[in-house]
This record gives sequence, C-alpha cells and structure tokens, in this order.
Amino acid sequence: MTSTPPLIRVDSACFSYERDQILHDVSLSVHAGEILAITGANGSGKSTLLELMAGINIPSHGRVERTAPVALVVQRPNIPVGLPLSVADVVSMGTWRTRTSRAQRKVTVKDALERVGLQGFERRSFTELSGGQRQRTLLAQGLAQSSPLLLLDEPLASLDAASRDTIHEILRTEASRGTAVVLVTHDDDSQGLADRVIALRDGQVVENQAGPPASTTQAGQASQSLNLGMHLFT
Ligand SMILES: Nc1ncnc2c1ncn2[C@@H]1O[C@H](COP(=O)(O)OP(=O)(O)OP(=O)(O)O)[C@@H](O)[C@H]1O
Repeated sequence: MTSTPPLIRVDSACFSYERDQILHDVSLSVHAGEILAITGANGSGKSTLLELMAGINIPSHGRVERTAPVALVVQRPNIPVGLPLSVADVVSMGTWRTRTSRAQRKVTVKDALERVGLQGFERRSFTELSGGQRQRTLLAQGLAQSSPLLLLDEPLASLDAASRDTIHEILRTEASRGTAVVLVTHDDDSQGLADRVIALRDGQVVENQAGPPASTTQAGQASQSLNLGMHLFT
C-alpha cells in the first residue's frame, strides 16, 4: 500500500486561529484503500486538522498536498432551520462537480440513500430529520461525490448500534474500492475499523500507529502509559 504515492500528505503543518496556534508541526499521509482514524480529547484540533486536509484551512507553515478531489462529510452543515431543502436536494449537492444529467443525478441520489439505509427519504425535509438521519444523509452526500478521498467528521456521533454497523460496512467497502477514508472519531469501535490511528493532544500528534491505539487495548489500559486527544471538495 505504501509503495504508491499517498493521495494526501500533510507535511510539518501548523495552523492558528488569530493568535492561538491550534496545530503544531503535524505530518501524516493517507494512501488509497487506507482507513485512518484521528482521535483525541475535545479541543485537541481534530476538526481543524480535517479541514486543513480538505483545503478549508490553509497551513501557516508546512504543506498539504492532495492528488485527488476531496469529499468532506461535516457534522453540522450550515443549513438554516426552515430552509426548504429536501433530503434529495442535500444529497444531490454531492453531484455538483460531475455535471451529470438530471436522470443520472436521481439514480446517484437514490443509490446513495439506499446505501445509508434511507431509501424513500428523497422528499423529506432535511431540517425535520432526526440527528442520526441527518448524519446519514450527509454521508450519502459524501458518497454521491464518488471521490477517492473521503473525510468524515464524527460520522457516527448520533447513530444507534445498527446504524453504526451499517456505516462501518460502507466505509470498509469504500476502502476496498480504493478510497482513502479519514475519520475523526471518539468511538473505540471505529478506531478498531481503522488501518491506522493518529492521536492528537494539544494539536500535536502523540501517537501514529497501525490498528487501535494502545490506550484502548487491555495492555494500554493496564499500563496507562499513553494520553490520548457546504464544502464539497477542493
Ligand atoms: N473558527 C474558530 N475560531 C477560533 N478558534 C477555533 C475555531 N474553531 C475551533 N477553534 C479552536 O480550535 C481548537 C481546536 O478545535 P477543534 O474543533 O479542531 O477540536 P476537536 O479536537 O475537533 O474538538 P471536539 O472533539 O470537541 O470536536 C479549540 O480550542 C477551538 O476552540
């Protein structure tokens, strides 16, 4: 997997909001077919790093190189309550880049909704969905982009166990098709899904290893040695 160039490379990146430096000298790369989990405590800089990878945030030092368009699945989109957007409208935003026909767009939206278990939801109002249904709609928007790089900010936060299993399966399938998947997560199960886990603490990478971090395994818990932390594409 690592013999090919990465789809995204973050090289010694720093990022600040005003005077507050949030990310310090972060380096990582993600290859096709890889699932990378980013973990860390609240405020450690996970979402900021994901936005840096997506091109929303620009590093003050260092570089971010992407060799493919990015599909970013955010946790809370800026869609005002009361705006009459249907579920189909939100998912079809994921097809904007591809300029497909209306008929093809309809098929893409239908397929994406079926994959996340929301078949038949096309005409429902997005703002009237439950939190979990919204989250799955946003994932469908990400899948509709058919992008080789799928970045997700806490995609499982409001989901029940059955929905989590479904999303895990979708992410595994995406990776097996060659998509590079990066997810920010607090969820131990999702960390188990990952090929590699990066832990942030105060904006620095404190752990970068294959599989779940040692602190979520029995050995890690025993030793207590580690301390863990509508944009479409660029
Ligand atoms: N737009 C912003 N302007 C100023 N500071 C911000 C902004 N967004 C985030 N921050 C600050 O950057 C730091 C990192 O925030 P970030 O959202 O990246 O953390 P996180 O690890 O994703 O947290 P959580 O687990 O709570 O979602 C926090 O101190 C936060 O207050």
